[in-house]
Amino acid sequence: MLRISSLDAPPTSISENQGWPLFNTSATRQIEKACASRLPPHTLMERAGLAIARLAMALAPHAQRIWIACGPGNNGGDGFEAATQLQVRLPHTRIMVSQVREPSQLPADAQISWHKAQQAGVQWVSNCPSDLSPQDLCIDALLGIGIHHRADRKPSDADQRLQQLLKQVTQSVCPVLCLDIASGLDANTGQYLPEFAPHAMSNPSPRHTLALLTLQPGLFTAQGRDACGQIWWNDLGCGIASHQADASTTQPVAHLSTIANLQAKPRQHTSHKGSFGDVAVLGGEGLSQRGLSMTGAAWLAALAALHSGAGRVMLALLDEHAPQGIPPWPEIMLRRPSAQDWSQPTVVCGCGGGEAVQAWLPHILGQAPQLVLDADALNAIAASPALAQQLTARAARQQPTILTPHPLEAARLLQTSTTAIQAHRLQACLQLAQKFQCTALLKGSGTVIANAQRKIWVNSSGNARLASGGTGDVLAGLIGALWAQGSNADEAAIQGAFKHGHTADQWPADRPFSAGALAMHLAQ
Ligand SMILES: NC(=O)C1=CN([C@@H]2O[C@H](COP(=O)(O)OP(=O)(O)OC[C@H]3O[C@@H](n4cnc5c(N)ncnc54)[C@H](OP(=O)(O)O)[C@@H]3O)[C@@H](O)[C@H]2O)[C@@H](O)CC1
Ligand SMILES: Nc1ncnc2c1ncn2[C@@H]1O[C@H](COP(=O)(O)OP(=O)(O)O)[C@@H](O)[C@H]1O
Repeated sequence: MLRISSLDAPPTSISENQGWPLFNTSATRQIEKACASRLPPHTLMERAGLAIARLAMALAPHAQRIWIACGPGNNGGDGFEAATQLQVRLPHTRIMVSQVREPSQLPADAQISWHKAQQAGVQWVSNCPSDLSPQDLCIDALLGIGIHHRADRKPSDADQRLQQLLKQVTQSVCPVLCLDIASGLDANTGQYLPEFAPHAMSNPSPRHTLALLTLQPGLFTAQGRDACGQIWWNDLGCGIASHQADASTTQPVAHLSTIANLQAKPRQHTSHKGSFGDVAVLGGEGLSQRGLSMTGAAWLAALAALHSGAGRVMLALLDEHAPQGIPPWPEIMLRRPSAQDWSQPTVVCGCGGGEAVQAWLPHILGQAPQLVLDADALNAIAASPALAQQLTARAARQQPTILTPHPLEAARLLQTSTTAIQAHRLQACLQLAQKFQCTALLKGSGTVIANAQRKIWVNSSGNARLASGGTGDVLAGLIGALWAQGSNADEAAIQGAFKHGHTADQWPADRPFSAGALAMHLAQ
């Protein structure tokens, strides 16, 4: 869960709020400049140091040693400032600092904080102390938002020293508190820079990150969640957490979606099954076609729609030899694809669709009033310029579409590689939304949602429990149900992604997890 830590009050959860702004690094710098210009010099770094010290004390109340690895820029400056604050507050704790650069080579603010730490009596050590224990704390103040890729430069002594300290942070036996963002990570994308990649995900110790001033997308998507762990945020009194001024002149690149109220809306007594929309699922190639049955995927989507409040759920399997008789869930109405009227319901198309779904796509793209496209429907569109054109044309006919690709499907749709998609998840999702004039949802850790009007959201829920076959089909059905019940396309995608992840986050430890179980227990 994301927490906000105020300068004056104990940290509180911000999960009750919706849509926290995420700023990229250049917007953050603009906000920082505007904020700093209204304050006495060095105030922001002092506030950062205080916020870090308070969080450090809360995270490691029994620490006997706190080691702070300070980098060559102002992230390092925050580390020196925090060292001073901790030294003053914790006279019986050993506060130790390691540095990358000589003070004369530090930026002005960081130099001031370096001298303060010296005067306060902080201990300087050349490396991570060997006697740190799991009760102690390591603070990663090596690199923040000032990181940049420098492929063309031979590593300097300072660069090598930085790598050495980062390796020690990564191997720390005690919890790590990262300042701003885990060192080595690009705050805009959540990807490690190539020269820092080996440090990725190798640290088994608990991780926390205190974001200072703004929240950034890289904290929440791609490699960010593993690297940064529990996110804390302090806006340094600049009013962003209370949705005030500075941020209003600088546009966020995206919003973090957290849904406050997951309770189903109260249903009026006069309502009936027709009040909550119809969802029709088309997918599930049968065993007889190619010997690769995927009917389960379509069932999972239908089941998720059923348990997410849709009034009626129809399932059209692309399987000539589907068993007759009472279906496993009798509430779900089985249809032949040719017998279903596709012009009325919210359609979820593609789950387990195999090759068989291709033939149906021209009809579905033409007819469906609201269409969720997943899996093999996306693969078929990626392979066919005619289908792609038909998809794009839907928006002008007021027939909205939601695409739910995972990174490989997104790569096919954009004719690029999965690596390129993952390197810039927000941009890739936006590109999909614009190319196909729809709402796009790029799945994976930190699911991204974007629309053709250039709005982007990053989902804040979910965990690797979801990394198992069929959970994407559940998501497609869930989104279809929310859409059928009256949400608009963006809301259905945002709420669906959040609810899907939230259900996995709340999953009882003693209940076996599977996509089928997820579909049955979607948070109501
Ligand atoms: N901004 C804010 O809102 C606020 C910011 N605050 C804090 O300041 C931080 C930003 O400080 P910053 O601008 O000095 O950047 P920072 O992250 O310390 O990195 C720059 C240093 O890293 C080096 N370096 C870069 N890439 C490298 C590489 N690949 N490999 C090796 N070295 C590399 C680079 O070297 P150079 O390119 O100069 O040789 C330079 O020395 C921010 O994250 C937050 O913690 C708070 O005080 C309050 C509000
Ligand atoms: N490590 C993870 N963290 C968070 N969510 C994940 C993770 N792995 C998978 N998911 C989620 O699980 C779902 C998997 O969907 P998908 O890849 O389409 O699988 P399938 O085709 O088997 O249904 C997506 O919603 C994705 O965001």
